[in-house]
Amino acid sequence: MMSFIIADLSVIPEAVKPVYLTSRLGMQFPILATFFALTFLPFYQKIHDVVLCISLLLVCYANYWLIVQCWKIAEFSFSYEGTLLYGLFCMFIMRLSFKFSIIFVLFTILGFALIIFSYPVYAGFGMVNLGFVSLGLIISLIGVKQIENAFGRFQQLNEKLVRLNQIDQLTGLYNRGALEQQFDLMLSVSNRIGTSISVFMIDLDNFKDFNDGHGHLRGDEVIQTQAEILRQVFNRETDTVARYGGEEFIVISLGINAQASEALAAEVLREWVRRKIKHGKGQGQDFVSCSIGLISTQVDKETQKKHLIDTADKALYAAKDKGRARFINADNLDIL
Ligand SMILES: Nc1nc2c(ncn2[C@@H]2O[C@H](COP(=O)(O)OP(=O)(O)OP(=O)(O)O)[C@@H](O)[C@H]2O)c(=O)[nH]1
Repeated sequence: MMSFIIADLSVIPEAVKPVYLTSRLGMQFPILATFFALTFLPFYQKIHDVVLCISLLLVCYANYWLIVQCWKIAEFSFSYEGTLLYGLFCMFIMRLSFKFSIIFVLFTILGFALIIFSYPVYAGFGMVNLGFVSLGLIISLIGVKQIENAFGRFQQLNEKLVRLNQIDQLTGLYNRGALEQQFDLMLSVSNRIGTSISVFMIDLDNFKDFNDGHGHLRGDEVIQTQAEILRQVFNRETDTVARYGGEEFIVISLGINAQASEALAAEVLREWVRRKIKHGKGQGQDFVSCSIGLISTQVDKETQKKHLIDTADKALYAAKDKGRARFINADNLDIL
């Protein structure tokens, strides 16, 4: 704005300099300074469109006032191009939303049309200039809409990518990467609120034999069934169920003690028994089952994710050793 003022003052007639300075320094500058100050408000993002639209319209109308005054005082045709510049700045640099851009463009064109129809400021070029300003602003409006659409699509794609990156395609559960992040979060939350955490490692029994005997596709269905059972049993908001890899799953649950954790593990085993899915292959059992190792502990600053997983894993392998289709609580590992 300062460079505009210096350039304008060297070309405009002496008689209009006072109104010029009033418009620029007494109106436009304070409006923009107030707008700038408002951007520091903590809730500014919520009012961005309203504040920007009103501020820039006020600046535009201060410019219109200047055009009219220059004409009235010295019949001097003050340039109108600043109107377009303010529009472009508002829509593309300050990113006014499409909805508010429509309001901005309508009022900007309306104000300029009022000048053209009320004063012969631009002589025979009045309508041409009005057309130029209107078309320029409408084309900018279309540009804003296209940018908004492109951003919307980009955001959707981004969300889809994040989902794809976190979700296991076969089961729809969290994958291992997402589990690691979720686990860290759950550990710090349970440390902060002083609650317990339970970790369950779940593994299908003799699944290699099942795959070899029934085929990989049936194997995939069994993996999906395991996911379904886990989702059904661990259905609280504070439960995280993930596919840890292959036919191995992990569940993290907050705020349940050892007894409740064992009850949930038993429920998973019962659900397999209820479903009676035939196995009968290799050295396998009659029906498909799984083994579970679990640990339930109070969380403190020292609690380590790796230690919890390793301990649940040890309990899982103890359950396998003991004959499968059972759960073992790591608390009992010493006495086994
Ligand atoms: N169908 C299918 N099979 C899988 C998938 N991921 C891993 N597997 C199979 O799961 C089987 C795991 O076998 P092992 O690790 O030997 O364990 P197991 O036969 O279940 O024996 P235990 O765990 O000791 O009861 C392998 O045959 C893998 O090929 C998958 O996404 N789909």
